[in-house]
Amino acid sequence: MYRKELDIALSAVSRAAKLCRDVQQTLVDAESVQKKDRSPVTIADFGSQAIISMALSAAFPEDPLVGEEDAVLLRKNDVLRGKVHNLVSNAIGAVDEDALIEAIDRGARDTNFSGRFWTVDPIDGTKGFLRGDQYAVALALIEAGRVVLGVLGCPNFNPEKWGANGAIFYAVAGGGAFAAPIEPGTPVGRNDLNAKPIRVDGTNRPEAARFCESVESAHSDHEVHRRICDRLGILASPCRIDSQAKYAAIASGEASIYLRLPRSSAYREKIWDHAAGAAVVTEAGGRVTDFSGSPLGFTEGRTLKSHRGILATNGRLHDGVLSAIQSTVAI
Ligand SMILES: Nc1ncnc2c1ncn2[C@@H]1O[C@H](COP(=O)(O)O)[C@@H](O)[C@H]1OP(=O)(O)O
Ligand SMILES: [Mg+2]
Repeated sequence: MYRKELDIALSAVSRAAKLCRDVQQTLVDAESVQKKDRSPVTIADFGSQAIISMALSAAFPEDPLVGEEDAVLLRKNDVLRGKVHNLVSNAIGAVDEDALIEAIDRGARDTNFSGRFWTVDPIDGTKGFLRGDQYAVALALIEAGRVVLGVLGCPNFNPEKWGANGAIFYAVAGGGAFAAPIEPGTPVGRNDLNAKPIRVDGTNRPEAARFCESVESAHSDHEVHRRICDRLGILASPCRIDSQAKYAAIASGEASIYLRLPRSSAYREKIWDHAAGAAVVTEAGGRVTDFSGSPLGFTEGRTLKSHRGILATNGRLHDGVLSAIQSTVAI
């Protein structure tokens, strides 16, 4: 099932991850004053969404794409457009500028969220990207509100284990979860010999669990997380990771619990921030729900409107963590 979809998604995400990696490298090499400049992330964001959108529309012209970016800024700004055009042409060969703009804009159109559509976050964790830390290129295929395929490119993920270019994590519903090192020059494919099955850890003792959360305290409430962890008797300090790399950490057994309670009760999570990661964790044997224990549903539009809080675990710990959450916060 979904063989062609997976092949196209893997190759598009690995190419986009390579583009992002090259841009991040120039940032890391630059003076610190330039690290605060958001323009590199903007260029890489557009470039990454363009590569993925073009690959999908060539292979699946009927499929809508819901993406984080649109091309409004690029249409207005010739210099920026030229930079993105260069970047993408260097990555995948000569591209027509109008086709590039159209590919990026495809992600902004309205769609039928109850049908089949793709969702992409071209750079998830832009703060991490700018700091030189973790970020992810995330792509998922959704059908009738269920994620049927998820791919997460994580170029800085555990280089000791996966090599200098990080890893790509992927899953198809019912088919298990896998990870493969990202090799520069060779996009990852479905039959990649270096791909390995991944699995959540087996711990059922909260005191032995490793727990992860956002680096950015503005993105989730670290203090409430700490109270939940205290109630569970978790001893280790939190492991702070940017982006959906947190889902990759749970899926590959490097952490057991991911908590995300937005600071503001008005904030709604975006679908592209969770779809791919949730599929990978679920297929690796874990569980993903909101804070009331409901599985995430993706028919509601660009945000997870009816869900508050996100909990991803190795599965065994899930009900215990939900009880601790519900005794700590009013959902
Ligand atoms: N106030 C907020 N609460 C929760 N998440 C947020 C908030 N503002 C931005 N985000 C999202 O958090 C994600 C990064 O999460 P993390 O901190 O775990 O790396 C980004 O996709 C970002 O969305 P956006 O890309 O729209 O800024
Ligand atoms: Mg994001």
